[in-house]
Amino acid sequence: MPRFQLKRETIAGYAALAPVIPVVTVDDPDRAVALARTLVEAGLPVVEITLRTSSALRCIEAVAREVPEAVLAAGTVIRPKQIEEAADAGARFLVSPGTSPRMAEALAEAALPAMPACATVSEALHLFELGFDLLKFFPAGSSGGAAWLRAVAAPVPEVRFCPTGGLDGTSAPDYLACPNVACVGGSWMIPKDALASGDWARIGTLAREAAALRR
Ligand SMILES: O=C[C@H](O)COP(=O)(O)O
Ligand SMILES: CC(=O)C(=O)O
Repeated sequence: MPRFQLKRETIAGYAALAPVIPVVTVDDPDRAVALARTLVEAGLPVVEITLRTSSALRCIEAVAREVPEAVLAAGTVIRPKQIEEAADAGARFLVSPGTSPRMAEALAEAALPAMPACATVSEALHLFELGFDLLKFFPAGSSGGAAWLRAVAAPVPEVRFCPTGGLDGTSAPDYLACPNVACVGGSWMIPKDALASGDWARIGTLAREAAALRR
């Protein structure tokens, strides 16, 4: 019996698995595997690995192979060719930090589901017109925060968001309380020094606290 049951293979189904999507930037496949195991065991099964290091695709491949319980996203997808690379590596969905018109169309046609990012109402509406109704809101902390989300809930009622960027364990509950927030993203449970030293116990504690957040 799998520990996490997907409602359906969609972004909304992935977002429903846990209140927080950890955003991981890592350059060593073995470290990525150990980290992903720690996050999944702590109750955070959806893990985004950003394509920001030269070995990010190898990290995704290793986690997809060694930690099949992880629902893996490729993050920082900003070029159309990365869609196929991420899919080949084993990513289950795609995340962007912002979405150019060309990238939005490429993501709308992609074989994998995607959670493209917006930072304004106009960007959100453009992505909604293309069929995306769950968007990353990035960088949330410096683009209006939870107040922005509450302000757009009435005029843009069909769109839900995953605010990411600048959140921590203290601010996350306020975001999760917004009516249009499906889940939040962030890296606060993976302090750089803990990742560098392989302090999985500390990361596990922070990840369990994140997994226990209510929405
Ligand atoms: O680039 C940042 C990631 O999206 C997560 O943001 P964060 O490190 O502020 O949590
Ligand atoms: C910002 C983020 O999480 C990304 O680069 O996709």
